Amino acid sequence: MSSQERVMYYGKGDVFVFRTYQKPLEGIKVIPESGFTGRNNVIFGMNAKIALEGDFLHSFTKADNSCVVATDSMKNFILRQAAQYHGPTFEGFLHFVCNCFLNTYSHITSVQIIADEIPFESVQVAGQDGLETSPVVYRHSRNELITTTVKVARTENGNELVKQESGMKNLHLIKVKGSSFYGFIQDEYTTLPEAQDRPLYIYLDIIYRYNNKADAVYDNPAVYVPAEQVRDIAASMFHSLNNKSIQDLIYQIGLQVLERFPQLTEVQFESNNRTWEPIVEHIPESEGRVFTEPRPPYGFQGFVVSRQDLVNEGREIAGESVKS
Ligand SMILES: O=c1[nH]c(=O)c2[nH]c(=O)[nH]c2[nH]1
Repeated sequence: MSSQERVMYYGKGDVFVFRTYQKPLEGIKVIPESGFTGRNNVIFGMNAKIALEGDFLHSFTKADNSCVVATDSMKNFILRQAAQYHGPTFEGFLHFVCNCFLNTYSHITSVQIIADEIPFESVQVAGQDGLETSPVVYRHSRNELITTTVKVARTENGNELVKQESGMKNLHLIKVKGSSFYGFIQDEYTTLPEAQDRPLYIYLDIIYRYNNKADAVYDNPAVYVPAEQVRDIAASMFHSLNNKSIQDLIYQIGLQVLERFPQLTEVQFESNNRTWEPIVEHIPESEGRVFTEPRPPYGFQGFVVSRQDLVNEGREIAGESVKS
């Protein structure tokens, strides 16, 4: 087996990067499902994981460290580059760092970085004329976060962007009524009652890919897809669709995301069913009920929606989107 085929990489995880006053993200297309118009990027925070591939076989087989960039140095490299990147996106930053790595160390053949946003929200504070948004105080958000993957490889034609994904992780949404789940197989293993109307609580990870990977990383707001807008489409679809299952829901979200953003090629979902367990079904003179957290185990779904699905649904003519 040649060293090219062998699984061989090393890197650094939990590289925490907090850059203040990064260039704001502005000029993005506004969509009907979302109030999101940009990121001020006063705090550009992420937890990054970097992995290198390259010519360092002897570090494993001969205890020869002469080709080893210490993972501690990788952490320093990423942090120092955060002062050199002047664009507004995680995708652009990761692409920049990957290229800097390849340009610095000639024996490295590819660099992959996955970064999860560390999100901060603005806070309202007392001002001269009532409440105002503080430009300096932010609240660490424990909610959903942006996730981004970029991999750049050295090729005969120079550095090539070989993998790029963007998305939103840990989106937790509850719809208190307007979801059903019935018609599933009834056999000797079935104990779950059919539900015409259930409260549906889902965890969602949504990953999307571009037709042209470069659209994600070149900081062009005209084609950049903000994960916040994808998140808001998911909430909008959950609101408007009388869904028949999580499978049905994520398919419809995927179609809507692809219709809104012709520059995307596919949307991938990993969903969890975290529906609350009912405790009190009827409260007199109220439509309220009482629930508690569900007991394990939990159900999950994985699904990729592609442009071909939009074509199959009659919502797009084959090949139309790519021209945009
Ligand atoms: O939306 C759902 N899909 C399923 O496949 C499933 N299975 C289950 O027990 N509950 C649910 N809900």
